[in-house]
Amino acid sequence: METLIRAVHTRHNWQEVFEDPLFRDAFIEEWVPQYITKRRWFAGKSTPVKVFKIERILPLPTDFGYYYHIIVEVVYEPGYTETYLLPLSFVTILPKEDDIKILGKCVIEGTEGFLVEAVYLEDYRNALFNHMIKSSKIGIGADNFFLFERGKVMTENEGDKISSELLNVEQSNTSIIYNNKYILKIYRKLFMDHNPDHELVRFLSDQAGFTHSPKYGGSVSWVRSGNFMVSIALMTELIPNQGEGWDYMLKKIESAFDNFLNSDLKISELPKLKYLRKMKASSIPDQYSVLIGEEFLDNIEMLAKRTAQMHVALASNKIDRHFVPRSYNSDFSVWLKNRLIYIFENRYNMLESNLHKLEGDGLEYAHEFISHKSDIIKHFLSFDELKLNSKRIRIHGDYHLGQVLLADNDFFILDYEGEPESTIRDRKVKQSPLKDVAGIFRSFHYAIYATLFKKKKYQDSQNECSLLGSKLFRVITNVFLDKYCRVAFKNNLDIGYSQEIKYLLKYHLLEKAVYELGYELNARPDWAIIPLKGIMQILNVEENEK
Ligand SMILES: Nc1ncnc2c1ncn2[C@@H]1O[C@H](COP(=O)(O)OP(=O)(O)O)[C@@H](O)[C@H]1O
Ligand SMILES: O=P(O)(O)O[C@H]1O[C@H](CO)[C@@H](O[C@H]2O[C@H](CO)[C@@H](O)[C@H](O)[C@H]2O)[C@H](O)[C@H]1O
Repeated sequence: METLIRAVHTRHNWQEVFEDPLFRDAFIEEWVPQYITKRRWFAGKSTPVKVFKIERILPLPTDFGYYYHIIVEVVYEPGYTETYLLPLSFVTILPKEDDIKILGKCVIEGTEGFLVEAVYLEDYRNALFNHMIKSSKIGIGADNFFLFERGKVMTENEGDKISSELLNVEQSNTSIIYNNKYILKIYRKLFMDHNPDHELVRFLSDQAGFTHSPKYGGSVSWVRSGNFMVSIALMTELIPNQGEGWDYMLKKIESAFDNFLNSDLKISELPKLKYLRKMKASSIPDQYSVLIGEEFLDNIEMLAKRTAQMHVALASNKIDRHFVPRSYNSDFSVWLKNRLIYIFENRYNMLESNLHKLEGDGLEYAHEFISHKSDIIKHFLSFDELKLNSKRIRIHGDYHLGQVLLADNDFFILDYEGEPESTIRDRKVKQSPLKDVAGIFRSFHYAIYATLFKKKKYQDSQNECSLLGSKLFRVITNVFLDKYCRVAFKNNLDIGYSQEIKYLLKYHLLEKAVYELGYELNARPDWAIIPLKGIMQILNVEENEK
């Protein structure tokens, strides 16, 4: 249990407690700042906060209890803001769950109790499920209500007996598992709009018939005046799985390194492979298949197939303006270049002020990054829509191995929220599907170098393993690319011909790696070496290919 600050006494009852200025001030000035900044889902950990404000108080009266959904606005020193959702309840007796999150202690009309995160309370979780089953509409004020929507997969009698538990994994939101059949993701960082996750999951499941994304189970939205929808939570079907693609990949890379080190193979004996060149799994030289296994290559092909099918589905609606594929044009180029130059400048400044946190190779790569400033800017500014004939579509946007679940040698794709740092409008801009492919390629690179840098057992063979790693990266990405393109072409997904594909992939690989550098410096600086290494490899390959 985290340390609590002073208890607040109020004469207001729970239903009117936010009308008491003493309570309100303690809540927003003391409890929220102390609580929210420690949460995994709070994105602004490395930016000083100017002020926390209560943006909205949304009461949710139910048969199970009276809850609040507080929308907290965080105003950062540099001037931008974010909004977060806090579902709250008041309890006099703490439930048994040890990790219940308490915001503050209060005495309401003489009764001592705690202000807690409602998600830890079974009654609250059941209330949400019940309202979803009933597709309830719960008014908050004029033209202002909660809208629960039950998706096609849920049936009315499923509310008769409810079991619920909080999901216990590292995540950016908070999820509840119901009846071992559904998972409800309660969004923490809110956008005053439809969340793309909600929009895309529903579209893929109910309209496009994409079978490898979880089925849409329902949603909770806050509808503001003017039919303005804010996504609060998304229910999907729970997929039985053997874990995330990320853990699977780490295991496979480790065994490839071990197999190599335990063999008589020499790096110089391993055949050379071209960069971003399509290769069928069956034509990968035996020396590599022996190291990584044929089943693994089959799974890479399967992941490529599902990725391409996701894009085919996302491009399938030719009527709805939110989904219709678009050509490249100068507006898009300006938007992209501005965005990337902004992101690059931000990373450059961040890196300069964080150099003291890096050491060894990481520090060396950081200096190299700094000295390549003009090359990187040139790369981003080189984007030229006139050279591109393929189409832009809605994409996943934050596609990496942590977003795919392995299920019996197949994969399901999750979490369509888009790139965490982008604004909600930017997340919905149609982009090349190859940006997602670049995202997963970066993830392959991460798995290789996370294994190499984080596992002590490879310390004495870093150079050899690093060379092996760059070869394995080519094996995996080339096999992926071959399968992805075959499925895309067969289904008429317009990704362009070889030159255009390679151009877009290279462009987005650097974009992704630069994005990741910021993510790592903010969230886990000792991982910054991975995108830094990636950036240098991308620039060096381009240099060698000139
Ligand atoms: N439909 C699902 N079936 C099974 N597990 C899921 C499902 N959706 C999410 N998960 C689990 O929850 C984790 C976090 O989900 P995700 O949508 O990425 O949430 P967040 O955006 O909070 O990170 C996933 O990595 C996975 O382990
Ligand atoms: O939490 P999200 O899924 O929205 O994604 C963010 O966090 C990811 C890390 O959890 C981060 O991914 C980066 O690290 C991964 C390994 O942990 C790696 O597989 C990814 O390729 C790499 O980008 C992601 O970038 C960030 O948006």
